[in-house]
Amino acid sequence: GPLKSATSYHTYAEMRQEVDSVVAAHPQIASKFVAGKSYEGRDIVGVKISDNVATDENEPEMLVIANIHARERLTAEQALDYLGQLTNGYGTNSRITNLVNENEIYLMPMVNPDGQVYDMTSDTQPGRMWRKNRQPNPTSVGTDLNRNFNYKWGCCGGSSSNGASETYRGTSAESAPEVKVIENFVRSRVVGGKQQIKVFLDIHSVAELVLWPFGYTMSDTVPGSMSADEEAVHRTIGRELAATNGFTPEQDSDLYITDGTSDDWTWGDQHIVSFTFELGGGDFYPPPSAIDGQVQRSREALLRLTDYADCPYRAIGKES
Ligand SMILES: NS(=O)(=O)N[C@@H](CCC(=O)O)C(=O)O
Ligand SMILES: [Ca+2]
Ligand SMILES: [Ca+2]
Ligand SMILES: [Zn+2]
Repeated sequence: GPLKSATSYHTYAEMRQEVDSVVAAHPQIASKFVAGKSYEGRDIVGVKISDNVATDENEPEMLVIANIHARERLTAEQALDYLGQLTNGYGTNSRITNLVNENEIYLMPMVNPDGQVYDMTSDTQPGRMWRKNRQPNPTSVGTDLNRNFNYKWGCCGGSSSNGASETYRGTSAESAPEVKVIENFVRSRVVGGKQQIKVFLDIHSVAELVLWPFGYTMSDTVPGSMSADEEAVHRTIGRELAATNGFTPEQDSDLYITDGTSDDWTWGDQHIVSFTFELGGGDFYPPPSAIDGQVQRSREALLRLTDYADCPYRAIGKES
């Protein structure tokens, strides 16, 4: 397992090697899966972490995705650090042992592998400042995966129809293969008519924020899709998480209006309590020496969120 702290950013290949080595070292609690393929045919790699990992047990499920925006490099490191915390702490740290025994955690460290490889393999250092995937479109290259999800897609001026734009929404919802892979994975976790995933996190950078839906509207509550209680659950947990890493807690739309984002879909369509982190580090490419310090800031927030997986409504003293 990654006993050493990250001292440089993982390439896509190094991420896969790290996942393989963690799974090899902890086969009882970690298993690798491939959720699907990117536009250019790269595996979108996932790891399941739980006791009796080969069995789909009736335990609360959690999904964490990272690096959907290619240049947001620290996010994959945060995901791999979380993997390391859960596996290295198992059997020695009682809190972590309980979290792994009581939940099924799915982690996808690089959900935009084509963009990640393109951003990292360039002679312009430290990176190409690339955000989107690498799918050609009518006028340019790249769909902003975080504007392509299938909830209120393109509804509200929170994305662009211009293929050259950094926030190009795609030709239709789920037109990006990577988004379809993520959505299909989540839809596959509806078992017996019930969505097994109870909490979702999409890790971004760089603004030091803890965000929650909705992004498509400024309204805090929306009849039929965000009740006062449901808003209170998100706000209460969001504030609690932000208190642990010093980030600013706010609704997605307090930042700016966005439509077609991951967490609007996971909450709006799948009713999974959902958050987006914007990590710190000053810019998209903090110096490698800063990685460990930056990822340590949100360790507690990730464990705290995991702890809510069994009953997020506990945050407001209700069952659900
Ligand atoms: N990571 S970022 O692109 O700077 N901010 C995210 C915010 C996501 C959201 O508002 O849900 C985005 O615009 O997709
Ligand atoms: Ca289990
Ligand atoms: Ca299960
Ligand atoms: Zn982002």
